[in-house]
Amino acid sequence: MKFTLEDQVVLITGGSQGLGKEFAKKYYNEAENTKIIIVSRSEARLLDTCNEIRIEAHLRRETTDEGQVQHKLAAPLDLEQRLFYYPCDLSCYESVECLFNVLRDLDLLPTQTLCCAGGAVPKLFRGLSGHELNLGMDINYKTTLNVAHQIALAEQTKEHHLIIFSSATALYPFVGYSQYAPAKAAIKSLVAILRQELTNFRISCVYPGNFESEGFTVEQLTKPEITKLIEGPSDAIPCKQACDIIAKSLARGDDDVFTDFVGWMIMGMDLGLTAKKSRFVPLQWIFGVLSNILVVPFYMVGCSWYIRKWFRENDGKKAN
Ligand SMILES: NC(=O)C1=CN([C@@H]2O[C@H](COP(=O)(O)OP(=O)(O)OC[C@H]3O[C@@H](n4cnc5c(N)ncnc54)[C@H](OP(=O)(O)O)[C@@H]3O)[C@@H](O)[C@H]2O)C=CC1
Ligand SMILES: CCCCCCCCCCCCCCCC(=O)[C@@H](N)CO
Repeated sequence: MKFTLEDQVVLITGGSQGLGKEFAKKYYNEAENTKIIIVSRSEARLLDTCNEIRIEAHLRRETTDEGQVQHKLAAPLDLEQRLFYYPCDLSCYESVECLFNVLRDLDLLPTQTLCCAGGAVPKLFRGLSGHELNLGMDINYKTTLNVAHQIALAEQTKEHHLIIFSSATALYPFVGYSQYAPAKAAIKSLVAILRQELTNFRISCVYPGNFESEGFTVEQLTKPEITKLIEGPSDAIPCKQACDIIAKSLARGDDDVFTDFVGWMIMGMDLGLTAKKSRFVPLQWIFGVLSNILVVPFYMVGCSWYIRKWFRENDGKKAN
């Protein structure tokens, strides 16, 4: 099943900000015949996002000779509605059922679904509250699980492209991500099983490295220094760049998608019984085998030595 932006009904969870919003913009601007439904919890933010996408698409920014920015009408506002929003807490199964009933009634059952909803509270395990721990599973895993299940029931016979957002931390869990990485690893496991069961579906899984977003800005506030240090090689790229890389990769036919070189490397190192379909597969596999023998053991010894040292030095102080 080819990935295309054109002629789709696309459901984007977490579409009010960050990568989900970037995808909504992309579909809106690049595919006139596609209908887009964005979903997240906050109705106010969804409404703002819809307005922003519509207005931006119809205004052209121009800089005058005096250097002032002016907005000119580039195209008339479309009268035919093709961008919709629905506020919903997707971690609640009954709410997701309601969402799908509404979509069915409006004849808007999706042909593509992007499960972008997610987010991390990076802190050391002892610093997390019970509420934060539960949110990790709810926001990352349950939102995806519930939507995937409703789609599977709604589209028993038709083809469907399900695009699920995990994280590079699902392939390499490390200090600071106890609230988040396990939920993203659960997604990876779910994807492997759904690929075997939902034979009329194309199921893609994205393992992004860091990219700039509203969520990323907030997570930087609580992220322990040691976490920042380990993930240093995955420097945050602009959100639009991440969106374009993912769209290109899906269009090329990849089903396990990374957004940076570090992602490619750690996907290659993750050998075993979850087969991957991504770019440069033979090269990635050879790299994986060799690095698992020659590099990974030394990296892991060095890494755990460094983490222990960090904890020793931070012992007694507020450790973040
Ligand atoms: N940014 C990064 O560096 C990386 C991000 N990722 C993953 O990529 C995806 C997109 O990330 P990013 O753009 O940074 O995300 P953001 O944190 O910026 O946005 C998250 C979106 O999810 C929505 N959301 C959260 N919880 C729920 C819920 N229970 N029900 C419905 N909607 C919900 C939020 O809206 P609201 O709060 O209104 O519900 C918001 O629209 C996420 O899954 C993230 O984990 C992976 C690797 C790196
Ligand atoms: C020989 C071995 C070399 C290995 C190099 C290791 C580098 C690991 C980088 C992993 C980066 C993960 C970023 C995901 C961030 C994320 O999901 C959050 N931002 C959530 O929003």
